[in-house]
Amino acid sequence: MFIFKKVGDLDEYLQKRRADGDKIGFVPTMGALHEGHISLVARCKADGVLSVCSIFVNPTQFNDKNDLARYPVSTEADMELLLRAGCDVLFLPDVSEIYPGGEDKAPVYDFGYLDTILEGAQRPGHFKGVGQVVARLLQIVRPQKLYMGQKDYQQCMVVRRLLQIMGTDTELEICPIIREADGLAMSSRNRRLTEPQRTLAGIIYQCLVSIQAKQGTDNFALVRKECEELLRAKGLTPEYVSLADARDLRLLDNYEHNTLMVALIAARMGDIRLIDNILL
Ligand SMILES: Nc1ncnc2c1ncn2[C@@H]1O[C@H](COP(=O)(O)OP(=O)(O)OP(=O)(O)O)[C@@H](O)[C@H]1O
Ligand SMILES: CC(C)(CO)[C@@H](O)C(=O)[O-]
Ligand code: BAL
Repeated sequence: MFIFKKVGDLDEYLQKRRADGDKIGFVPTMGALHEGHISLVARCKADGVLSVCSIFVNPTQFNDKNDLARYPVSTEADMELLLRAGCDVLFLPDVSEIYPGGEDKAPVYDFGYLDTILEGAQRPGHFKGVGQVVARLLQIVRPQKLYMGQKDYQQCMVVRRLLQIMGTDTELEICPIIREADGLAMSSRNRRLTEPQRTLAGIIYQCLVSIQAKQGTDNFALVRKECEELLRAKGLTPEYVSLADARDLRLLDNYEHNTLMVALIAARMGDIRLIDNILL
């Protein structure tokens, strides 16, 4: 695995690979890697493209600076996991490589409605930061394919919009959510949970499954109330339990027939924020 810290060095290497006819697949991450991330690298490899993974904890997407300070970092272990997964290239930039003119000078993209709901409402400025870093990384890596996880469903919608705004022909591949045995979506932030909290957090997935199973009842308001109570009973504080049109994230008050829907939950366990979703 080649490791680059400087944009110029990565660019020089990728130019050679492009000249050799290679196509590039890109997996952007913030590190503290787990099987969810590795599944994205595996998908990239299965597609037969050069696998480029980045690890960069992007300061501009953290609306809560304590969350940034506490974000888990495990670069040595991450490199080991990527090596074992057969990742071709790791890009490990620092802030000055990503924001050479300063964080305040990075361009801002307008995601409209998508930035006003759910994660956008709970984490003001978050998607502005995601747009800034993903745009910069895409300009550096110039991949044919971009691999992202469905776990961050709204982020996938935002990035899909970003690709349209940027007018690139990079294809977005949205990859399935990898879960622990009890259904908890794998997430870097899970490692901050205590063992009892970790066990209780499995309720988030159970709630999503019950929202999916109860669509025949046609009473989402009641199902939402039940889920909020279940989450609270396990020590979680729900931020939202929502239903939306899966294509554009238009929020729905009730189940709709003949609409591909997505149920989304965000909940806090102490100061740890967890998100998950399910298609229905
Ligand atoms: N369980 C998962 N299954 C599949 N993809 C995932 C999973 N968790 C994260 N990803 C994807 O990995 C990419 C990098 O995500 P990130 O580094 O923020 O990890 P994370 O585990 O989501 O961390 P966080 O604690 O910030 O939620 C994103 O595209 C994200 O959707
Ligand atoms: C896409 C991303 C790497 C941008 O920092 C981040 O938001 C993430 O890891 O999901
Ligand atoms: N996985 C999304 C990145 C974040 O929580 O900031």
